[in-house]
Amino acid sequence: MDQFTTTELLQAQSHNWNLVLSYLKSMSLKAAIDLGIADILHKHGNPMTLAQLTTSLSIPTSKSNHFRRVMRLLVHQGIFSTDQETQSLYSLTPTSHLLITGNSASITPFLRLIVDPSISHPSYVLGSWFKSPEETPFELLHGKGIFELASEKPEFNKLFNEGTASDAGLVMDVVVRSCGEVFRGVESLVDVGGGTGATAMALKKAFPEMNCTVLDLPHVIQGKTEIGGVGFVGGDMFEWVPPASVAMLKIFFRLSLTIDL
Ligand SMILES: C[S@@+](CC[C@H](N)C(=O)[O-])C[C@H]1O[C@@H](n2cnc3c(N)ncnc32)[C@H](O)[C@@H]1O
Repeated sequence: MDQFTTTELLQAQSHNWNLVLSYLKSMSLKAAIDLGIADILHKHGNPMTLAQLTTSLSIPTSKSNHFRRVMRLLVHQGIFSTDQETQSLYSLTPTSHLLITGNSASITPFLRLIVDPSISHPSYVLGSWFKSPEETPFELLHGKGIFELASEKPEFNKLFNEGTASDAGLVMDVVVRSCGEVFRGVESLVDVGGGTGATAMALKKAFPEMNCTVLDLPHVIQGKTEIGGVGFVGGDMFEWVPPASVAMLKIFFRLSLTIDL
């Protein structure tokens, strides 16, 4: 106790509260996605009051106070904004723009994947994992690796593939526009671990002369052979990779390792 001042300890207490409750940041984002708040604001076209939002979302008046608090948290996190003057009119921000359904830049499927219990629960066992023989917290919780689970559970396979693919809309548009020259003149490209082919298809659209192939595990490829000029091959990259002038690995190891930790 002597080591620190009372002020420091009071600050430390609130710091701990802040840290331990910070999962509410992701859970309030999940609530915003589940309720479709961004879609309602987008459809309305103008800033909306809390009453307009609760009516559009069919939230009973008995819960409007709770909803106001969640909106406050979402505004605090920059997911929505309020007008400077009255702070009672809610608008979209660039962050919530990426939640709009049907928007080619939407990353909602990716966010849904990350907050899904199958992906978020392994973090609960992070501490005990250090003393376990398992290679990843994911394996400690599920008894198998992420790609093995995807090969066995069609719903998880869909969630995972759609989630990772949703990153491609915005990112590939930026990549093609700001550094597309990297791909100019490339005759053939294989996207190793290319998932649903969203990235390869964006490249094929921008560079029609490029021969594009996606290699991914058989449960991801699901027998597809060609879509929009992009070839699909099911297999294991550790056994064979289709020959091409360029092999691309996008969010392969980094995301896999982060999720698998
Ligand atoms: C994190 S996802 C990235 C998907 C895609 N590249 C993207 O950027 O959205 C990793 C992908 O690698 C695939 N994968 C994992 N192990 C593989 C292997 N041994 N051979 C081929 N693909 C593999 C997974 O099925 C998954 O689709």
